[in-house]
Amino acid sequence: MMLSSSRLSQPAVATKRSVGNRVIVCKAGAPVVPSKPEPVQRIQPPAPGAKDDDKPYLNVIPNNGQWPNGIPPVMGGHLMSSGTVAPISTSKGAGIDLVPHQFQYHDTETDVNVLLYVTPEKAQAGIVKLVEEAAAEAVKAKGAFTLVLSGGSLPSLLAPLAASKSVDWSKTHIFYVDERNVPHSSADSTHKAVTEALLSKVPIPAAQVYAIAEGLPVAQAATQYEGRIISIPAAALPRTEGAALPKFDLILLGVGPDGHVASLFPNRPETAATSGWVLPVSNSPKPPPERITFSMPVINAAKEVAIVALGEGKKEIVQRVLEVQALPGALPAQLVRPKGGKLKWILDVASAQDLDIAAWNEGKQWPRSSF
Ligand SMILES: O=C1O[C@H](COP(=O)(O)O)[C@@H](O)[C@H](O)[C@H]1O
Repeated sequence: MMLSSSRLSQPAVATKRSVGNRVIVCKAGAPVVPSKPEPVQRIQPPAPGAKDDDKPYLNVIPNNGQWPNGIPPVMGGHLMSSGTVAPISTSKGAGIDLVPHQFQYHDTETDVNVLLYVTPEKAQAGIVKLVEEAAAEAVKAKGAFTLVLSGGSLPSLLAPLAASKSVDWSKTHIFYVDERNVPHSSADSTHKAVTEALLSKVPIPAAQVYAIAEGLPVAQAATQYEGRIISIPAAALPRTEGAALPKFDLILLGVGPDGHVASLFPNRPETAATSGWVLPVSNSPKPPPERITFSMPVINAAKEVAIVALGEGKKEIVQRVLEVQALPGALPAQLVRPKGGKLKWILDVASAQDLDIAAWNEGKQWPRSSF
């Protein structure tokens, strides 16, 4: 059964469905306990090189904030005696410190769109399209586009964006979801990597690139970065209602092999933080040790978030995050649930090879447990 468009709340879904028979739509969950599993329609993708092979599969995993079937007994996860999922779990941070901290899933519903591309190059083209669409929408709505980037393997994937004819760089503002507390000239600097791959090739005003201040103690660097974001008028960077968090237009995240996103590492107090926009990290398990990072609430306040994971090296963590639920906090990528409801995973065939998408047809919930 193909889902009717009226049941698909996300514009991206409707757009992708217009691609025709190149699209897979998976219904793998429901906001309440489903009486019976929803069926999935799955269509085989074109072979690399075939006509239209730039069109991704699209798997829609709605309501990922809900686990009607409960948390499986993985890594200490538990089901309450009522049969519903415990909303809050605690962790002591696996010997890192003695301060217990809490990880809380939002009770909002987020549809997860998993875009699976035939090759990394097609995925890069998909990233360009994603940015172009977000930029056009933001500039039309408020005259400014706020784009937040990650480090690691992501900057080099952004190179094709420099050739985009449609992004208005004069209205684009670039931020880093995390940054290493190193000089801009350091090989570890995300700002350096993004500048080399993209910013040096596009006409973006220097004042619209928000790089970390150099030479500050990490706590001050975080405070300074947060202060610069706070000073941006709400007309360009709207705030969420109530929580008054910045609502960035698009955040592009990577995911590390341990499931970290930004510099929010597993079972760490920064990952559990419920306040603060930009946090200092002083003993990162991945070098360099000093970093600043957006908090998870700020990531989840964004209008749209995409997690990019390409290549065989990502296959294990992609499978784990998408199909095996961990104790909250153990896989920070599982905490990414933008309240606006737009989360995309951008994968290629290599990174998705361990996924058992056909089994999503069996009514198992996301993340699905193979235990
Ligand atoms: O240290 C970091 O790692 C993650 C993941 O990087 P990857 O090289 O495994 O793709 C990255 O998203 C983050 O921004 C960065 O600081």
